[in-house]
Amino acid sequence: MTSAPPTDRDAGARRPDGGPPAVEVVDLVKRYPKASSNAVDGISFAVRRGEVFGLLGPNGAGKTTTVGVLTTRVRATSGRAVVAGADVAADPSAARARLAVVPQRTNLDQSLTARQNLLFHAAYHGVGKAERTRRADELLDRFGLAERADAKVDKVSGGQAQRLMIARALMHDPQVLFLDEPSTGLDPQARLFVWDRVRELRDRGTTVVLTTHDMDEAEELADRVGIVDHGKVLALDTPAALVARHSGGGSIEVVLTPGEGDDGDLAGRVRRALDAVRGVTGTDEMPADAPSVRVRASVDGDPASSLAPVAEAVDSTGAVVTDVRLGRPDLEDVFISLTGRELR
Ligand SMILES: Nc1ncnc2c1ncn2[C@@H]1O[C@H](COP(=O)(O)OP(=O)(O)OP(=O)(O)O)[C@@H](O)[C@H]1O
Repeated sequence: MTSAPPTDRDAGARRPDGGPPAVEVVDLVKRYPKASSNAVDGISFAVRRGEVFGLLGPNGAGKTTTVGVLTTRVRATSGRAVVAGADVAADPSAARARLAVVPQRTNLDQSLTARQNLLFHAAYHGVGKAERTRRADELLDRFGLAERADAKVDKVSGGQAQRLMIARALMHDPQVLFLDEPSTGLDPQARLFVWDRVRELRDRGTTVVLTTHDMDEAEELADRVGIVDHGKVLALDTPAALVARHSGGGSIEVVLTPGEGDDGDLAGRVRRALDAVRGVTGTDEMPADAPSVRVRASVDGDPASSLAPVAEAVDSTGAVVTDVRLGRPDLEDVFISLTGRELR
């Protein structure tokens, strides 16, 4: 008798204290009218309170549709989605009061100033006048926008507009913040600034769900990542656990010059020596400027733990090592191994 393979879909879905998740999606299906297949095809996952959760997937995977359902903008075909305790289909206004969305494209009111954008949003959500003024000042300050507070939004830079959208989203103190590709198009400084603010939000207990194509962003920010493709969750866990489980091992690349009295075929000798090292699963000769040779050894697991025996094997050939590089598997390797290389 065979049992079902273990799935990491629900890994860590609930807090150790058993508290309810901040976001819960159960068997969610969305088929757009006239479409021949489901955009979301039975997705289930849960996000803990105070967690940064990344939804990662290639174009067309179903991320935006999933977030659309969670933020009450898309009606699900079947299944259930709950945000901060509110069922998005049964009680969309309660869900909207508890969540906020930062879309990828600017949707600020261009005719208003930065501060007015914040104040109007809070007023719409029923935040009292004194409180919304206090929150606007605090958020403008926190997002480095105090000096631009009274500037018309059409005069602010792309990076400032993105920060302003996040600040605006926080004006009604949401429990769950949805960020769609938060650092697309930002310069490196602006990107780091946004990342710091996201970490700060997590530290304050706000749950953050972010969709991204950016593996660095997911690896840097997300406590757990769900990899989605063709409307299904393919894997869900911490970035480190996904890398350990789904990618092959790493690699060690060495560049060598022949030692004194070298009698030729250095690359072949190095490869034979490395092939005999425990943990080395294969070797390749890579392009190099003669007389140097470059050999890459693929290894099981973390390349750092194979470094000493690899160095010893190379040394036995009498060659002189001029460069060494460790290639560690990362989330991108996991992503490619699960979703394939073809461009969609
Ligand atoms: N309004 C719509 N009407 C019909 N089909 C749609 C609609 N929106 C999305 N789709 C289709 O649903 C599927 C999932 O799209 P979705 O935008 O959710 O993916 P995504 O993972 O967010 O992609 P991207 O990273 O490109 O934004 C795609 O095949 C897309 O063409």
